Order: sequence, then structure tokens, then C-alpha cells
Amino acid sequence: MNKYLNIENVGMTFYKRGATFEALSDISLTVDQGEFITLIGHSGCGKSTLLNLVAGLLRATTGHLLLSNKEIAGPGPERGVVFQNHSLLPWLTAAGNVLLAVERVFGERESRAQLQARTTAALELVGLGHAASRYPDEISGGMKQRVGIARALAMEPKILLLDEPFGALDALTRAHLQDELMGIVAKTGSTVVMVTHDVDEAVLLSDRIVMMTNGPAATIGAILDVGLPKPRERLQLATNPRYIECRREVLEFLYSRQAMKAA
Ligand SMILES: Nc1ncnc2c1ncn2[C@@H]1O[C@H](COP(=O)(O)OP(=O)(O)OP(=O)(O)O)[C@@H](O)[C@H]1O
Repeated sequence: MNKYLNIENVGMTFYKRGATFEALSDISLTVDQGEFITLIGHSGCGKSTLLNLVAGLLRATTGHLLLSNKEIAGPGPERGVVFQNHSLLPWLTAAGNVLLAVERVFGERESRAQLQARTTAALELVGLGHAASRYPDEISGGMKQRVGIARALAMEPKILLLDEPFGALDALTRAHLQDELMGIVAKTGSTVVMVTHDVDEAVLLSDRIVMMTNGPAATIGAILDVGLPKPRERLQLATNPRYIECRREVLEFLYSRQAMKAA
């Protein structure tokens, strides 16, 4: 197999205080370079667990995860992770937060000026060039989230792993950042795996939507090939028959097929 990311028969069981909990069972998925994949499913089904396995923050109990044919054995700079709650260091400015990540990846081989240029470019990419010297408590939630995205992008990851990056934002800011993300991904050609609860977000952004069954022992229930041409424009999509069909298929999976199992 020569796909970019290979997830092969992965299972994840947590052991806690003498009890075991099988969160994921027999997950197999391959992702091509440049693909945008979303993981969707009911709360607690194991989406973050799967993303954390790809990030190398957890080790699978069974099966294998391979990136460029190499076993994922821990976190690495080729994987940029963005969580729902930005996790910026409050004592550093927006630029300071990005620079710290840039130093970690490129610090040994590049000059100070080059590192700073990378930092500025990443902040500009997310429209925050003007806020570089502001501290996290001086900027809005949406801006903090954008700094988190800039920080991940500045490391020039081959794959972006996004865990509900817009989950805590209001609808307008969320729409704005979705548009920005689409633009950035078009420019950088990044591979993306993103966890979301939002059906519209999944259809708008994805090449394929991976729909997960309810846990315990959650697995992939179905995969939807969205097949809408890019670039996508949210207003035009609202009346696009394929968009409406994709939306219906995901809703049907979540609220009919999986709702019955949950009951
Ligand atoms: N470290 C852990 N120890 C024990 N159980 C865990 C651990 N991490 C996650 N779980 C359990 O595994 C299951 C999957 O959790 P996970 O956070 O991956 O779900 P999710 O689909 O991302 O949920 P949400 O959509 O609510 O964020 C849950 O039942 C959770 O309680």
C-alpha cells in the first residue's frame, strides 16, 4: 500500500482503575496526500481518540498506523495538531507562540531572521499580521484559534490534525475561519484530518466524510465521497443538489442509523 496515511485494523482499549474500556475496534482507513477528511459521529464515539492515535499522542492497542509507510511511534513535526481550545501560552505574544513552534522545528538550521520571517508569514496567512505583538488575553476567541492554526501551519506539517478547531466559536466567526481554512489548504496542498460535530462543516470542507458508529468498540460505519468541485462557495452550495444529498446522507446516518443503536 502506498497511500499517505494508513490506518490498519486499529483498536484502542483504555485501562483505568482496574477496568477496561474498548473505545475503538477494527478501524481501517487510508488517506491520500492532499485529501481533506472529516471524522463525524456522536459524542464519545472515539473521534478524538482516533485523531490522537494519528498524532502519536496515544498508542493503539491493536493494529498499525503508518505515515509515509513509517509506523507512527509518537508526535512529530510532520503532523500539526490544533485542538478546540487553542492552548496558547499566555505569557507569549501571538508571534511568540508561533515562533516557539518554529524554533522547535527549524531552530537548529535557520537564522533568527529566517525563523522570524516564517512566523510573520504564518500569521499573515491567517490574517493576523496586525496582531503579532498582542497577548492571548488581548485578542478574541476566533483570533486565538487562528494563532493556533498559524502555529501549526508554521511548522510546515505534511498533515494537519484538527480536533473541532471551530467548536467553541460563534457561527459567523466559524464560517469565516472555515473559508480561511479552505483557502489555506488550497494554497498549501496540506492533507487534513479534522474532527467535527457539524454536518454542514463536514460537507463544505471534506473530500470524504468518515462516519463513525457509536461506542463502545466504535468503528467506521460508512464513508461518504462528497464529490463537490473545489473551490466551494457556501452560498452557492446551499441550493446545490449534491450538497443537499450529502447533508441528507450524513444526517440519516447520525440520526436514523446510529440513533437507533444509541437508544
Ligand atoms: N484516557 C481515557 N481513559 C479512559 N477512557 C477514555 C480515555 N479517553 C477517552 N476515553 C473514552 O473513550 C471514548 C471515546 O472518547 P473520545 O474523546 O475519543 O470521543 P469523541 O467522539 O471525540 O467525543 P466528543 O465528540 O464528545 O469529543 C469515550 O467513551 C471516552 O470516555
